[in-house]
Amino acid sequence: MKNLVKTRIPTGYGEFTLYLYTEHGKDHLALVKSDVDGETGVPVRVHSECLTGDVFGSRRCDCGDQLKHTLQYLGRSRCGVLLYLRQEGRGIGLRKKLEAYNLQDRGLDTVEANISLGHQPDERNYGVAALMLKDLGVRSIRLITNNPRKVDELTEYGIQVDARIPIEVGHHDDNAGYLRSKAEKLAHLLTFRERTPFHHELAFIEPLIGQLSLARAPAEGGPFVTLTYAQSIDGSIAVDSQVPYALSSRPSLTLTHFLRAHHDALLVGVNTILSDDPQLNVRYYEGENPQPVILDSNLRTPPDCRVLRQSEKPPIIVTTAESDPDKREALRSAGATILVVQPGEGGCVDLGETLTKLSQLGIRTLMVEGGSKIIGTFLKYHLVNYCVITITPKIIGGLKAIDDLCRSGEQAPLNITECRYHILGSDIIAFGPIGYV
Ligand SMILES: Nc1nc2c(ncn2[C@@H]2O[C@H](COP(=O)(O)OP(=O)(O)OP(=O)(O)O)[C@@H](O)[C@H]2O)c(=O)[nH]1
Ligand SMILES: [Zn+2]
Repeated sequence: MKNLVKTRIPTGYGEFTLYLYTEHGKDHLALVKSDVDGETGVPVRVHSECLTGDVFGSRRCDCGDQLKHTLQYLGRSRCGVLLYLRQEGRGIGLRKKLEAYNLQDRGLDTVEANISLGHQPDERNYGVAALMLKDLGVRSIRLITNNPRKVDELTEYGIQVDARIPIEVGHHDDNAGYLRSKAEKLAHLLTFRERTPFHHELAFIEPLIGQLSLARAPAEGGPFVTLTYAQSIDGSIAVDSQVPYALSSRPSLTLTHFLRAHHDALLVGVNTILSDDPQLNVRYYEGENPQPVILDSNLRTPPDCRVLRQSEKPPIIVTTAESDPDKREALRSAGATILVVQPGEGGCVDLGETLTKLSQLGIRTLMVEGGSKIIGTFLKYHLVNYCVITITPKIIGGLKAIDDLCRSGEQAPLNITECRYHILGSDIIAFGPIGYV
C-alpha cells in the first residue's frame, strides 16, 4: 500500500502530518505526530469512522470522545499515529447503521440489530491498517483500544503490538446500554470503572477523568499534570501568604477531594505546608489517598507537620543537594522519602527532573494544588496538561494566584483549550486542557 498524498495539518492538539491511502475506492487516513519511521512502542489508535459520533457528537456511542482524547494524548506524546479508517457502522455503512439505531430504539441490542439487517455483528477488517502502519515504517505499537479483536488481527497481519492502552472515556447514561452490549457480546474490555457513574453533581468533570485513564498507560515523559486551585473573582488565592484562607465552598471541596482520589500523587510547595499545615488526603469523598509530594529546596518542612504525623502515605520531599543533611535525616526519621534533584530557577528545585523522577517512581498522574509560586512555575515551564480552577464569588485583592507570567514579555498568554464552565454551589469551575501551540 502506497501513500498518495501527505500534508501538514496544524491542530489545537499540536502539528500532525496527514497521509492519505486508498483501497477499493475508499480513502483511509493516517494522522501522524512526528516521524514514526523505525520507531518502537508507538502509540497508535485505529479508529473506525463514526460520522454521528465523530462529527455530530452523538451520545449513542463513545467514538467522538475516544477521537478527541486520542488527539489530546497524541498531542502530548513524543510521536504517535491515528489511523482513521472508513469503516462506518462497523463496516456496514452509514445508512445501515442508522437503520440499526432505529431497531435499537425498538429494543434490539447493537449485535441483534446488525443481524436482523442481514449483516455480521462486525464486518471490519484491519488488513488496511496493518499495511498503512508498515508503510509508515512503524516497528512496534502500543494500541489504544478496548477491543481485543483489533490487537489479535493486527498481530495476525504482522504488526507487533507491545501493549494495549485502554481508552475508557465518554461513558454516560445515553450510551450505557451500547457499551454493555460491546462488553458482553463483542468481548470489549470495559471495566465500567466503579468511578463512573460517580457523584452525580461531579459528572461534569468526566473529560478530565477520561484523560487521566489514558495517562495511566506507560508512556514516555513525565506524569500527566493537573493544576487545581481556588481563587476569588479577582484572582486572589489568599489574603496574604502567611494566613490560610478557605476559599472553596463545600461542593468545590468535594470536587477537590474527588480529584485527589483520581490522581496518583498530590504536589504542593513548602509554603503551603508552612501556612496551612494541610493533610493532603481524601476526606470529603471516598477514595484512595494520593501520594503527597512537597517541593522544599531548603527543607523547611517541620518534622511534626500534619502530613508527616497523620498521613497514611508519608510524603516525598523533593530537595537539592545543598539542603542541610541534619534536616534531611530528621525528616527521614519522621517517615519522609527524600528525593534529591538539581536546583532550578529562583531557589526552587528543578521541576523537569522532579517530574522525571516521580514518573520513575510509578507516578503517572500528578495533581498540583499550589501555592502561588508553584502554580506560576509549573505554568511558566509548560508543565501543566490540564487546569481545574474554582472561582468563588469573593473580592479579596490579596495574594494573586499567578503574580507574573507574561509581564516580562518572554511568555505568551496560555490558552485553556476547549475551556468549559460549570456552576458548582456558588462557585464557577473553569476547566480544560492547556494548549501550548
Ligand atoms: N452497526 C453498528 N455500528 C455501530 C453502532 N454504534 C457504533 N457503531 C460503529 O462502530 C464503530 C466503532 O466501533 P466500536 O465497537 O464502538 O469500538 P471499536 O472500534 O471496536 O473499539 P475501540 O478501539 O475500543 O473503540 C464505528 O464505525 C461506529 O460507526 C451500532 O449500533 N451499529
Ligand atoms: Zn460511534
